[in-house]
Amino acid sequence: MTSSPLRIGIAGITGRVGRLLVEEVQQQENAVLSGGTALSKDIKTISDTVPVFDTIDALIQVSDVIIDFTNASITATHAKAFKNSHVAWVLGTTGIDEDTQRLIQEAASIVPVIQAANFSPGVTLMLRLAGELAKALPASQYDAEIVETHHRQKVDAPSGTALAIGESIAKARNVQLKDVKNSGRDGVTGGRKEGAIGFAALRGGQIVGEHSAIFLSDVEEISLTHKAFDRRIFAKGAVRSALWSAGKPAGLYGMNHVLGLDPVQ
Ligand SMILES: NC(=O)C1=CN([C@@H]2O[C@H](COP(=O)(O)OP(=O)(O)OC[C@H]3O[C@@H](n4cnc5c(N)ncnc54)[C@H](OP(=O)(O)O)[C@@H]3O)[C@@H](O)[C@H]2O)C=CC1
Ligand SMILES: O=C(O)C1=N[C@H](C(=O)O)C[C@H](O)C1
Repeated sequence: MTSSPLRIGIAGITGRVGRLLVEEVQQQENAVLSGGTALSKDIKTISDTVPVFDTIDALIQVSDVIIDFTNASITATHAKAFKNSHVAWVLGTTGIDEDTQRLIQEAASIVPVIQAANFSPGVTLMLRLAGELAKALPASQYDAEIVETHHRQKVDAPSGTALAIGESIAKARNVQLKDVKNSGRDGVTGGRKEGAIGFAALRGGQIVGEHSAIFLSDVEEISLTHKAFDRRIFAKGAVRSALWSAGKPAGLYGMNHVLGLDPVQ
């Protein structure tokens, strides 16, 4: 018996990642591209055959799973739509605030939601390694700093990935990131507070995405660095997540689940 192909929709189909997602979905044997959404209402089709809908609700009607790389300003609307659906949600959009994150969690009680600030396997591993280092290197001796660099079009800072690295380090140190976060130092800042997790964001050119987690003591430095050379790595990870979502129960998942990594202890 052959099963029908998975219908994958793309929210943000005209975007930098969205355009690569089109190519990646179209290469899948067991999936079809059901359509997309864009901010611009002028675009009605992609390649003359793929419909571009005005609303997420219309895309939900024709999809089994939707991959979403759009803008944080529309994520709350999307969360409410998925909560009233039977459609899985692969969410890559960053810059999401706490209230919207709660709505995402509500949607995840109804449908599978795979959310990752970075769908590359390398960063998924880096998040774990940063936590391991933070566990081994006491905050009283090792200052943690996170540096990220992105293209000039990026609208949010620090990047979602930088924040996720910060969350990993904070979790390993048994603190809340919001209590120790020190982002974008400027002016007479005073000395560094013990246990602070610092963030610095650089913007310029067409850098795809670079992240470093740096641990500095009085006598040594150890750092982890990830550099994405091609956005396609994110599109491939997101499509892999969409395929993985088929038949999964409702829940909030991450790229670690898709890669089959054990939970971090
Ligand atoms: N998780 C991950 O692995 C990665 C996450 N990202 C994140 O994904 C998001 C998109 O990145 P990128 O592709 O570079 O961005 P782009 O600006 O290139 O694309 C954004 C897409 O979303 C659409 N869009 C923008 N605003 C809205 C809105 N209010 N309602 C509906 N659609 C909207 C745009 O439509 P139009 O073209 O009509 O403006 C476009 O199709 C960002 O948050 C980025 O940080 C990026 C890379 C990797
Ligand atoms: O906007 C981008 O481009 C990227 N955004 C993600 C983030 O905010 O971490 C992932 C990647 O670094 C590219």
